[in-house]
Amino acid sequence: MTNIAEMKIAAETRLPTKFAEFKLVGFEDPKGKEHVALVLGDVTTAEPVLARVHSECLTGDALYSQRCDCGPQLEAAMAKIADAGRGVIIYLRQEGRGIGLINKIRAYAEQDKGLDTVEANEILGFAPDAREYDIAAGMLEKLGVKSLRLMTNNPKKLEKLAECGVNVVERLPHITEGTPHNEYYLATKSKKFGHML
Ligand SMILES: Nc1nc2c(ncn2[C@@H]2O[C@H](COP(=O)(O)OP(=O)(O)OP(=O)(O)O)[C@@H](O)[C@H]2O)c(=O)[nH]1
Ligand SMILES: [Zn+2]
Repeated sequence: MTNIAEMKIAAETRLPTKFAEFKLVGFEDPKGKEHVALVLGDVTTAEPVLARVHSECLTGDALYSQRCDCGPQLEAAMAKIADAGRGVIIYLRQEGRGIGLINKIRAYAEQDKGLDTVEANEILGFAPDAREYDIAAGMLEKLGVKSLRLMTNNPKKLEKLAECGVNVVERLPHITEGTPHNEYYLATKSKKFGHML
């Protein structure tokens, strides 16, 4: 577990996007790994903050992969926050549910042979989901966010955030349109991880 008191804001700037002009806040965790938050409006007031806690997915977020729903989920979160005029996206560098990019590519190769997303992780010797949310908790605290209205379908994420002391007052479903390539992936998430899809 990371000591959240050690989370450090390393740099800040404005980030104009097609949705809104966010503040981009760069963090360094105690292991030297870099994470970012996109902030819109004043998120330090008592009113719960519309939020997305997003785990890095290079293939989905940047390369338009249709194997998962990460890219559309990120876009939808940015659009919803822009509409609301206030909110935060915590972008965590825990690629591939925490196993890293190359291992995720290996897991995809196993899935090409017929395994599902959980079995593929297991055959490579990894837990199905190795993610931690203490870094997100530290980032939210440093940003002055007191409570969240969280966009997610993942019950485990809600549980783990609560364990890290994050106050989620409302869950907002965050469902995007499926593709022929992610149908099986989404079905497995719902069956094996309990995602509310
Ligand atoms: N190991 C592995 N990681 C994957 C795979 N597909 C997506 N990921 C990673 O899974 C993470 C996204 O997690 P998801 O379980 O899709 O969704 P979530 O963020 O937990 O839940 P939501 O808030 O409902 O979107 C990202 O880090 C992706 O890189 C896969 O097949 N194998
Ligand atoms: Zn993805």
